[in-house]
Amino acid sequence: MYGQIVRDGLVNVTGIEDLGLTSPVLQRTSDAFFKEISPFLLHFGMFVPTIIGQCTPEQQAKWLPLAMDLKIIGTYAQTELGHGTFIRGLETTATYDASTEQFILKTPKLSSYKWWAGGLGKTANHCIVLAQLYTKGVCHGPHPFIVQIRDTETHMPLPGIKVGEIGPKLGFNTADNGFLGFEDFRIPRENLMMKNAQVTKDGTYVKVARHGKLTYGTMVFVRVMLVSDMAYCLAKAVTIAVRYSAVRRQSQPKPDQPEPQVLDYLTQQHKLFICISTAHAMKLTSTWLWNTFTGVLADMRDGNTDTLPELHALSSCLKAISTSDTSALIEQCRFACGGHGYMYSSNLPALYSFATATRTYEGDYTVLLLQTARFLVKSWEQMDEGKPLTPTLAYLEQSRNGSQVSWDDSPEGIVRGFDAVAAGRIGACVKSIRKHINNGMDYEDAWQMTTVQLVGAAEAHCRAVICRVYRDETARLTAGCSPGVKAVLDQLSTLYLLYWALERTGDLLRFSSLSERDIENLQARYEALLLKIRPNAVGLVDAFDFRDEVLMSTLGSYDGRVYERLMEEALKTPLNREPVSDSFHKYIKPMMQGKL
Ligand SMILES: CCCCCCCCCCCCCCCCCC(=O)SCCNC(=O)CCNC(=O)[C@H](O)C(C)(C)COP(=O)(O)OP(=O)(O)OC[C@H]1O[C@@H](n2cnc3c(N)ncnc32)[C@H](O)[C@@H]1OP(=O)(O)O
Ligand SMILES: Cc1cc2nc3c(=O)[nH]c(=O)nc-3n(C[C@H](O)[C@H](O)[C@H](O)COP(=O)(O)OP(=O)(O)OC[C@H]3O[C@@H](n4cnc5c(N)ncnc54)[C@H](O)[C@@H]3O)c2cc1C
Repeated sequence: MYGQIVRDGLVNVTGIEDLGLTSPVLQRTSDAFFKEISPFLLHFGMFVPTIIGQCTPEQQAKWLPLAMDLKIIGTYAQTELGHGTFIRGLETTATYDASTEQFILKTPKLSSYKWWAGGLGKTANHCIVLAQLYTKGVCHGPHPFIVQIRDTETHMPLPGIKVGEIGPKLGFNTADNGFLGFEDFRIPRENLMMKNAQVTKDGTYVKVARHGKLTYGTMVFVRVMLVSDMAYCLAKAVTIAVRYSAVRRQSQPKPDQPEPQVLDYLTQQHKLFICISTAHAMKLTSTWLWNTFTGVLADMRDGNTDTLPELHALSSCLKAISTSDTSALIEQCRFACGGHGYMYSSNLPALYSFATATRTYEGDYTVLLLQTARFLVKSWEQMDEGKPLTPTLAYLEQSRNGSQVSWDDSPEGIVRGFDAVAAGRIGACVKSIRKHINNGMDYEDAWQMTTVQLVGAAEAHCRAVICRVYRDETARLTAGCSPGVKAVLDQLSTLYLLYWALERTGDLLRFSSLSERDIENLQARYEALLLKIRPNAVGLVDAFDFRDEVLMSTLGSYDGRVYERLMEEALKTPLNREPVSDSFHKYIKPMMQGKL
């Protein structure tokens, strides 16, 4: 079975699916079991995929069965105290000693300690360590090694290993994120993960990979996975908030009428329906991205890495935007639940603290958008040289003549409007870089001076991609559906377009012929659409089909017994075990009596 899992490329996706270990499955079962973040997340999320993606078949035959059967528990230790983003700046060294055929791992200084790896603090006994590979006195950059750090019987750290937990965080507190240092710790030569680069017994370094960045493969894989994970988290949050908003009644807008469900307020619909729509947008975009990813893997199996840069650009911006939108929208769901949304038992704080971490880990938001921007600017320059554009950038063609795009308020027209914004913003960045260079700056400084605009351009590109994919995929997938389903899903994707068009009126005024009257028109359509979606809102979140055990929310359970569940949970809190707590007799009473 394991033989089937492993093929060329970053990860053999088919094999993972055969094992039933796709992200949603893992998430759904682990959510119900663990309730919090699992300390095994990194084992399945990065340790196993890195073995699949970075090992030779012989190495996989050794490590994969052990890892899959949980005979060993692993994690992924790349980030250090001093460096996370800048991988080439990592300081841990792995120096080859040909006399013993071993690598010597060393943590030269405090800033070189591995920091953050999930499960490292208490759970893992193995880990993948990224270290600067030295052989014959030459540094070949960061490479992945498999390292045993704890005894599998006693779980004690092995001699030469300094390991521990990093302490409380905003979230992820059950993930035992850890630190790790090495004091001349020796591992066999074979523990270098040798799919992309090898060191022979005599210490000769042999580069095998067809592309310099294949060592970063697991990160690309996880970034792709995170987009669907964000759709899943947001769907959970909005299920909670919409169900609660149907139960909650507040205020009296019209005298002599009952208090309305808060879901009937247009402002509440504005907060929540974009979350339903975005969850669908992300789910469909993530499936499309997954298909792009598997296509690139297939190309790479045929020896072609030409499509990798576009995948890197896409996975970077989609990871950045999906995690950032999801954190903001989950927080919006919490606001939509008023005070009760702040209760831990609503599950919204946990969902938020999970989502906001994803904006940072696996590549910080700004850093990843700048990676995408690099690809966008390069593509623009290639277009100027008359070279062909990649499929996701075909829209740049329309900007060639520099004329403004005429505004068309049909959904397809709005998608073209977002293309025009993206093209306009990329073009503006190229112009800015060139202006700085003409004024005597070198390229790196000109780039730096343009980075605020470059982040905006990458966001605009990503938004254009999401809008197009959402629209196209909705049309494709609903082709055979009943008219009712088709109409509702069409409303949701139209809502996404109208919402973002209204958020980006400045850009659309700049790069299309949008007028003030068009904006009024968009606003009116948007408000009318909210009212149309309202009757289906609860049905739409029920359709996400979360079991109460997975949702784990006093506010969002299917039966709507919100107040009963809040009281049940309140009564469980340890502070309610005794009617009078010890602190009254020890401190409060003496204070009241002036004895303190
Ligand atoms: C059985 C399986 C079960 C499966 C379950 C699945 C479950 C899924 C969910 C799992 C959740 C796991 C939880 C994870 C917890 C967090 C883990 C971490 O954070 S871990 C820690 C995560 N840490 C991070 O994410 C650190 C973020 N930092 C980085 O990634 C890099 O340092 C960098 C990309 C920013 C720069 O790298 P640098 O080497 O300085 O590169 P330059 O900038 O100088 O660019 C040079 C050229 O390279 C190009 N290129 C670059 N990358 C790639 C690529 N990947 N590819 C292709 N190309 C790439 C670039 O475009 C450029 O091209 P050109 O223009 O010359 O043509
Ligand atoms: C919950 C959690 C779990 C994690 N799990 C793991 C794990 O299992 N394994 C692991 O190896 N790591 C893990 N990490 C580490 C994570 O991958 C890094 O924190 C992340 O990649 C960001 O890097 P950094 O912390 O160095 O941020 P920094 O790069 O120091 O970022 C600080 C600021 O500087 C900015 N910045 C940095 N570089 C640039 C640039 N070139 N241009 C413009 N701005 C820049 C950033 O945008 C940010 O605003 C985890 C982190 C968290 C929060």
